[in-house]
Amino acid sequence: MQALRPIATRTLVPSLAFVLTLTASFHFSTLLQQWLSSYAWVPLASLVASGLISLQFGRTRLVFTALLLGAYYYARFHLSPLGNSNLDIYADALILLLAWLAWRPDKGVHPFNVVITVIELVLVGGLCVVLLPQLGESMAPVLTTLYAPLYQLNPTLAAMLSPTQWLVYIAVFVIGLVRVILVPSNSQIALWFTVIGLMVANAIATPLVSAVIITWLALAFVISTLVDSFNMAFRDELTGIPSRRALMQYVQTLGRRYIVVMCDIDHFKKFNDTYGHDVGDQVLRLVASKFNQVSGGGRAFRYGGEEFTLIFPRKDLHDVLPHVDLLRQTIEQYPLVIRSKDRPTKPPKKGHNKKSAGTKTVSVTCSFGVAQRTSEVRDFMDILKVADQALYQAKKAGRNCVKAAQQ
Ligand SMILES: Nc1nc2c(ncn2[C@@H]2O[C@H](COP(=O)(O)OP(=O)(O)OP(=O)(O)O)[C@@H](O)[C@H]2O)c(=O)[nH]1
Repeated sequence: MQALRPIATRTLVPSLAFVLTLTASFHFSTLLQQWLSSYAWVPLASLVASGLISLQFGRTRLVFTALLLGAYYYARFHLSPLGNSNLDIYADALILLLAWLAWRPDKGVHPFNVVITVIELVLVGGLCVVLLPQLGESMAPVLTTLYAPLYQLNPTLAAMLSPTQWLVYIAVFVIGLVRVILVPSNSQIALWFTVIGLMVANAIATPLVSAVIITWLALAFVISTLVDSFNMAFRDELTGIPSRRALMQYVQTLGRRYIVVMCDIDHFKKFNDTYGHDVGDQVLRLVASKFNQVSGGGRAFRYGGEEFTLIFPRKDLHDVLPHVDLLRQTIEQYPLVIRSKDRPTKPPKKGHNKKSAGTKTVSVTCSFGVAQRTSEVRDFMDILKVADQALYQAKKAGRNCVKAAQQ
């Protein structure tokens, strides 16, 4: 359940936006229809723009998805008298194809990989087109039995899709959800929404709804690519908290009154040597998550290595010190379970407790140096140096403590 919470949070806004867009498209359908008759190229143009932006960032899956959506849109507008059952098979096959694409990793824009992907797409797509009607025929009795209760419950909803479509769509929805849980990136969520969007477009099957959904998806691709790129630039990859680059940007927005805290994990080298680099990484993630929850209005950044920085805007030393000490205690008291699968590749050094390589509970501690902006020390890098000196004092005083600079 815990793992589902961030996914629910990240899909909430796009879900609401999707429902709102659909509702609005029904509400203003006459207006949109008129608009679309003059500007039918807009969804295609949005797909081209989103495809080019995705290409720029090496998101090949989004590029291929944009191309496939373009083909779908063209077919809905130009090849389809509505209810064309051949087109329905292609549209269902496309949903399976996109679900398959969403499971593949991004292979980049190397020409060889692009050719391989195109071959795979043709093969998988062709297979879906051949197998789908056979699936419908061979499972007809079972599907009809399963379909009957839905038909009794809500005939209008049930009639929107054939029994085979219901089976395929529900399966694809669940498989997509599993993928999003496993890889909860924004582009993965965008791919899942593409599949859902196409299912809705197939169920409603009007060119207007297809146009609205495709334009919406093109926009979602651009937003997801930009958000992912922003995170890459400003979030620390290992811990997920803002990086040093984000810190440098953030300090430009600070006023004249703020506190800088430098923190360093104690004896982290020894920790790495004893338990292995992977366990060291886990500790960094844990410490970062505790920093992220610091009270008193502080903002946490990973400065680099095993060093973290806290900024308390519009605060004085006496406001901040209790919160920093509370954070120190929280980290110290947190029991870390070291599992045996994370054993170091190297054997423990001579003199180390052999038990330390197995499963046991340990704790880490941190030292903190605190400095404030004063009329003498105004530049951020100078304040950082003062905080670093205070941190050095904390290390000298025996570690696991907070030292404020004598300013
Ligand atoms: N696992 C892991 N280790 C890291 C990472 N970044 C830096 N380190 C390790 O952090 C350790 C820092 O060690 P030192 O600077 O010697 O300091 P220390 O052992 O913490 O000792 P004191 O600061 O004096 O308490 C080094 O062993 C680095 O390899 C990282 O991303 N992951």
